Amino acid sequence: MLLLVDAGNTRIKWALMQPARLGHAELGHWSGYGSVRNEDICQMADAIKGEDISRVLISNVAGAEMRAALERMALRALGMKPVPLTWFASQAELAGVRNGYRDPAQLGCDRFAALIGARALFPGVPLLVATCGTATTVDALDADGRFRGGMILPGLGLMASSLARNTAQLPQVPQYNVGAQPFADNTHDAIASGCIAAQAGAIGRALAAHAALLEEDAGRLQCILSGGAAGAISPHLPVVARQVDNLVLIGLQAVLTLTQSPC
Ligand SMILES: Nc1ncnc2c1ncn2[C@@H]1O[C@H](COP(=O)(O)OP(=O)(O)OP(=O)(O)O)[C@@H](O)[C@H]1O
Ligand SMILES: CC(C)(CO)[C@@H](O)C(=O)NCCC(=O)O
Ligand SMILES: [K+]
Repeated sequence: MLLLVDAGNTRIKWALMQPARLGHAELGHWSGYGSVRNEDICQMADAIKGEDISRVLISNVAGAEMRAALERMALRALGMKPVPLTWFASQAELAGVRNGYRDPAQLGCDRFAALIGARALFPGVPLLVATCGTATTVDALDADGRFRGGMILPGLGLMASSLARNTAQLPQVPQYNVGAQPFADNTHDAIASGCIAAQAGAIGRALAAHAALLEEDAGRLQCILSGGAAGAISPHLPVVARQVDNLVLIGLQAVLTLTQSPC
């Protein structure tokens, strides 16, 4: 089995697939899949225990402590058999994506993987890839695979919780049910409306900016949405976005499929 891992700042997502199915299996069609909150990483060890894993490809943006925790988890789950862990890293060019960051290694490896995944799913068209996790990132990809750069903002939950944490009168909102009416008549709805408008507004502005850069290609621009908050934000966008779950894992699968040796 191949084990693909996306360690974000809130949750670890993983997928299992047969190595023989690389290049045949559809992207995102895995024999197993799961996710846990970062603090529950031990449950991941239990979930993958017993699988005959020959290779592990990991995107980790949760720091050195998470890296060490993943190493311990792999040791516990895979027992005596030493399995090499490959740490996916952003680079100047890979699997059809050219990284436009001044320092390519500075780009979050989850963003680079998500771009590769988006391009593999929707080749040959310009894309705006919005990943709505702990942070929201909005990244512009041209039809030829050039990543122009992107935006980083607090994710939906982080935006709302920062209000609750730093004010006396604002509560933590339990959900983000926002109707067509943007001007709310109560505190909960006002917070939900404001945070959703900030998220959808940023993505809308990025769409307009990318369309302006694309000029005559703008008509083909597609908006791809992923991450835990994608469903809450999607209805408030100015365009119909394609929602893709687990885009980072799909990107890691694409990396293994398109390049025989990752990173
Ligand atoms: N059902 C939901 N409705 C609205 N927002 C949600 C929902 N589930 C999660 N979110 C929001 O999505 C964001 C990230 O959620 P999630 O826990 O899925 O993280 P993630 O996408 O795995 O992120 P990371 O990769 O950064 O760990 C948070 O802002 C959270 O508040
Ligand atoms: C922006 C996040 C937190 C999104 O998960 C991650 O991609 C990250 O830590 N990036 C490093 C900085 C950058 O991408 O420019
Ligand atoms: K930090």
